[in-house]
Parts: sequence; structure tokens; C-alpha cells
Amino acid sequence: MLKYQLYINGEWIPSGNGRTFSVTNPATGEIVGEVADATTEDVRRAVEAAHRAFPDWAARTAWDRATYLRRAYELIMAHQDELAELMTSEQGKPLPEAKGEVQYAAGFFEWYAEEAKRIYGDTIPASHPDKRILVLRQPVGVVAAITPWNFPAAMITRKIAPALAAGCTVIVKPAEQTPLTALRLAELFQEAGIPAGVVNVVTGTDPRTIGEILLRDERVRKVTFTGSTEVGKLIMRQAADTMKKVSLELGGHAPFIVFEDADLEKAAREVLTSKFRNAGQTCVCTNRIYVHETIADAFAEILVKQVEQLRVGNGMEAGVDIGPLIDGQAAEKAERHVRDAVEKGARVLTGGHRRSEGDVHFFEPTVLVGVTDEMLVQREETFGPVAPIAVFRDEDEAIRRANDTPYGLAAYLYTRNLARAIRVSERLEYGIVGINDGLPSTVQAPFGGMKESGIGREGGKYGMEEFLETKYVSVRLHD
Ligand SMILES: NC(=O)c1ccc[n+]([C@@H]2O[C@H](COP(=O)([O-])OP(=O)(O)OC[C@H]3O[C@@H](n4cnc5c(N)ncnc54)[C@H](O)[C@@H]3O)[C@@H](O)[C@H]2O)c1
Ligand SMILES: O=C[C@H](O)CS(=O)(=O)O
Repeated sequence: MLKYQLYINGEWIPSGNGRTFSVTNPATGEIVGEVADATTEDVRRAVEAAHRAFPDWAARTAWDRATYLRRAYELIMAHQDELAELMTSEQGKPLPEAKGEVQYAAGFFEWYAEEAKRIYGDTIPASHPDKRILVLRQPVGVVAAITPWNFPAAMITRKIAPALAAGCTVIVKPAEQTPLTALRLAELFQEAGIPAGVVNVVTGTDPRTIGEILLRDERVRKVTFTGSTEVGKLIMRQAADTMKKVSLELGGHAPFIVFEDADLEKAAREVLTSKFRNAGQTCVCTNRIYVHETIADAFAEILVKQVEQLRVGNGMEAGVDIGPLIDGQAAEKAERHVRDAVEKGARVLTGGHRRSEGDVHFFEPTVLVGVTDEMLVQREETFGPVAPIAVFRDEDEAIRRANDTPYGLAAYLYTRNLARAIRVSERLEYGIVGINDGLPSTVQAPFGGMKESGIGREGGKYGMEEFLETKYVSVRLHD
């Protein structure tokens, strides 16, 4: 069983009170790790370490910082099999998905090792002959990064790679369900030679208190949070007291619109990819499927055939497509959404059953038809393997219903009509739109949401902006 301490100021140290907490495998219920349960003093020590390390790290050249990021990329890739198994053991996703996430996570270090060298400023023609105008881009400072359990590696590297590239230092607080991957990554950052205090990892069972300390400390100049909209709103309120910059990657409720001219087999494949990745536990998973009324029955039949090929089980086993849900609450929510839909008139074409034993919770991949917008599944993020199909009559109706949600993270549509694809993608109120593409996420593109799905973007050149301040320097030339 893996045992980890806190990683603060380049050292591995126990919690101030020696307390630890267990990490369990959601597929078996077995304890797979024991990690330190940080005290308030430990968190303050991490902030102090990041604060002290910042001036030197910020003063290094971008080329110097880039060498560390590149080495981190190479180390993550060299350990991808080990990291994938560790991830599956604590989060449950099938091993091939875990390996894909590790490669995706490493990709942010590869991308930002290059992007570090392209943090350009400006000179602006002055309106006064004796003045010169310079615009500098400088690192924000100490960053607090709070991350979720569903992507234990990528949600960390998508934040800290640009932060380090910009010259910031970071305190990472991973989810209590999946700290092992974060701590193994910290070992690799240490091996890459990233200086003490530049990256710090604190783990704990009291995220509210840890968050309050990080948000209250004026030395922390930026908080970047990925998680539920509810907690994101709290973080945003807390950040106001010391005017921290915020990046919030929050909940989603993605619609997938299948138009009457779609290739039904291909459209069903894209819906399947988007809906059932990580057992439906991704923020960009399709949550609502709107199918044109003329093709709804044929589409549902094809989707069911594809869904019934999916194998549910322990993600460590070859051939498993759907791993366990993270906990009993997740299984209860999926069950509640199916029950509510059926009570209000929906029909289950496949799946619909929870398989729970002790702390282990599986949920069959499920397809519902006859879904209407009054049902919970159409109003709340399911975060589970439930695919509800509703029908629509025309394009305007589909767009109106797709936009009728407080969320605005990802949306999808399938059509072979180019004009319609562009027209609809422009009218969808979402930060990410997939046209005939159920898996748009990639390191070089901006990832993020509108409305209550968040603020800011991660990935690509846009992700660097979140960790930079813009400084205007005016120079008067005196004789
Ligand atoms: N937009 C994205 O990129 C993205 C990515 C992954 C997950 N999510 C969203 O996250 C949710 C699921 O993840 P989750 O269950 O880990 O979310 P969560 O909000 O419960 O937890 C996220 C992180 O915040 C911490 N946290 C919890 N309460 C806190 C508090 N009061 N103060 C400070 N930190 C606190 C947790 O320990 C964890 O590290 C879903 O809604 C999903 O859509 C969004
Ligand atoms: O759950 C949210 C992640 O951002 C998923 S993705 O792999 O980036 O699409």
C-alpha cells in the first residue's frame, strides 16, 4: 500500500498532527493508499514556501523554466503505465482511459514548455513625442490550485503547467478521493529538478478549511478551481475579500443535437464517446440527447446496440469500458434520475440498474426514451452513465431547449449540412461546441465554460493568460 506525506518546500513531511487518511479503490473497496491529512499550519507552511520561492522562479528566463517543464513532460511520459494503474486504482476509470489521461496531462507540460517562450508584451505608439509606451506581461504570483477527482492528473497539469511557465509558484490541493496521482506527479516534478517551493501539494479531508486558509491568505494572488458549480461559487465569493484572480472550471450539462440528415451510426458513436467516457463522470459528457422526431426511433435502436456492447467492471481488467462510480452518492443520483424519468413517462431501453455492494457502486449504461424537459435528468448534471433521448421538431426548438440551462460548458451537434453546423454552433451558448465530434478536448485549444460553468480558459495560448498580469509602463524622455 502506498504511503505519502505532504510535499512542501521540496520536502516530504508528515501532517503537523501526524494524522493520515485512507484512499480506497472504488472498484473493490480495498485501501490502496494512506496520505497525510494536512493541518491548518501545514497549509500555511505551503503558502509560505510558494511565496518564498516566487521571486527566484519568476526571475528565471522563460527558456530556463521551459527546460524544467520539458523534463516533467518526459518523466510523466516515461512513467505513463505506472501512473495509469495508480489512477485506475483510486479513481476507477478503465486503464486505457487512464493512460489516455496521463498522455493528455503530460501534453500540457509539453505545450507550455514551448508557450513559456512566447509570452509577448507590446510597445504602443505614444501620442506624446516625448513618451514611450511599453506593455509587460508578468506572472501573477502564488497560485492555489484546487482540483476534482474525475481527472486526477490532467486537471492538475492543465493548471500548473501554464502557471509554472508564466513564472508563478503553486499550492495544489487535489480531491480527497484521488490524491495518489497528484503526489506521484509531485515526485516526478521533484525528479525533474523543479526548485523547492515552486510546486507544493497538500492533501486533506477538510477541503472547506483548507480552502478558507488558501483563499484568506493575501499572499495567494490567484485561485484556479475545477469542480462543482456550487463550490465554485463559494470560491469566487471568498476570493473577493483579497481580490484574487479566479479561474473556475465548473459543472456542465451538455446537450447533443442529432439532426435529421445525420449519419446515424456515426452520430451514435460520437454520442457514445461523449456520454460514457469515465462512466459519464466528465464535465463535458453529453447529459441530454435531442434527436429530430423523424429519426428518433432509428437512432435509439442504433445507440442501444452500441451501448449493449459496453462492458461494466473493474477498470484494471482488459476489455472493461465502464468502471465504477466514485461513490454511493453518485450511484444514488443516477438511480434518482432514472427513477424520476420513468415516473414521468420515460422508458428504459437498456440498463437502468445500480449494482452496489458495500462501498462499491456500478451503474449499467442506460438509454432512456420518451424524455421530456420536466424530468430531473434534463435539469441536473447526472455525472453518470445515463443517456436520455428527447425529440425535437425543428432547429430553433432544438437550440432553444439546448440553451435552456444555467450551464454553458460543452454542447454537441451532428449534421452533414455545413451551413446548419456553423449556424447552430454560433447560437449555442457554450464555451465548447463539438460539430460531429464527441471528444473535442485537447491541449492546444481553450477549454472552459460560460454562464454557471465557469470563468476563464485552460489550454492553448489562452490558458497562459490566466497566470499573467499586464503592466503598462510609460516613459517620459527628458533632455
Ligand atoms: N469544468 C471542468 O473542467 C470540470 C472538470 C472536472 C469536474 N468538473 C465538475 O466537478 C464536479 C465533480 O467534481 P467534484 O465532486 O470533485 O467537485 P467538488 O466541487 O466537490 O470538489 C472539487 C474540489 O474542491 C474541493 N472542495 C470541496 N468543497 C470545498 C470547499 N468548500 N472549499 C474549497 N474546496 C472545496 C474538493 O476537495 C476537490 O478538491 C462536477 O460538477 C463536474 O462537472 C468540472
Ligand atoms: O471533466 C472534465 C475534464 O475537463 C474532461 S476533459 O478530458 O478535459 O474533456
